[in-house]
Amino acid sequence: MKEVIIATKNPGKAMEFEHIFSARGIVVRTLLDFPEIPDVEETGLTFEENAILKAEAISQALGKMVIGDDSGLIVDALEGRPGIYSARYAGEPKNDQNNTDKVLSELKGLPEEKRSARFYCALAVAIPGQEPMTVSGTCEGRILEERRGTNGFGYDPVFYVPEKGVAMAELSSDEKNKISHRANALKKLDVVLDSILEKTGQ
Ligand SMILES: O=P(O)(O)OP(=O)(O)OP(=O)(O)OC[C@H]1O[C@@H](n2cnc3c(O)ncnc32)[C@H](O)[C@@H]1O
Ligand SMILES: [Mg+2]
Repeated sequence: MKEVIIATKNPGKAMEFEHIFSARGIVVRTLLDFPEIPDVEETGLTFEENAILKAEAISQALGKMVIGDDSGLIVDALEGRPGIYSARYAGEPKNDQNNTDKVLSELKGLPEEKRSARFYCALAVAIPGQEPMTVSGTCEGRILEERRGTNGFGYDPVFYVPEKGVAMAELSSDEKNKISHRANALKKLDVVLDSILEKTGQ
């Protein structure tokens, strides 16, 4: 059975990767399966840098091909914030509810046309002894005035997806995994992933 290791401790991301890869007969393992591995410090200044930091640290620890995911929400009216700081936007310890509340309150009273935003996902593939490669994907939308829906994770309840006419958290996982920033980034990996798995024998 083919296997892909994702350098994430986020259960929401883990579920999405499992869902997307299982359709292709690939088993996903994440850092939730390796609790002894310490957190990777996300000291990069871009999503790509952080995705590489995560992928390379875990690839070195396990001696295997590993994919890192660094993602977040970019809000135009907030000059791109929370951006790479999305996970801890409202401070430590990271908390999805507090993060979304902070974005909602910062945008309070702003009209719809000024609430544009996008999700961004950078994926890095690290293979022992090779230079890492990255791909990215986005998903365009806008910030709602209040939370809607209970599916997904993170900022999904406050992110309106115009092409679907609902909040991201109102989409089923099947629907989200067709249009999300993560899905769009993964589509770009599709072309090379099979040959990587062949070569690494994973
Ligand atoms: O670093 P790992 O262990 O992967 O887990 P994390 O939650 O810290 O992940 P990031 O550093 O990439 O931070 C991304 C944050 O952006 C948000 N986010 C990312 N993808 C999202 C999605 O599909 N839907 C909603 N929010 C998302 C979410 O709040 C995450 O905590
Ligand atoms: Mg993180």
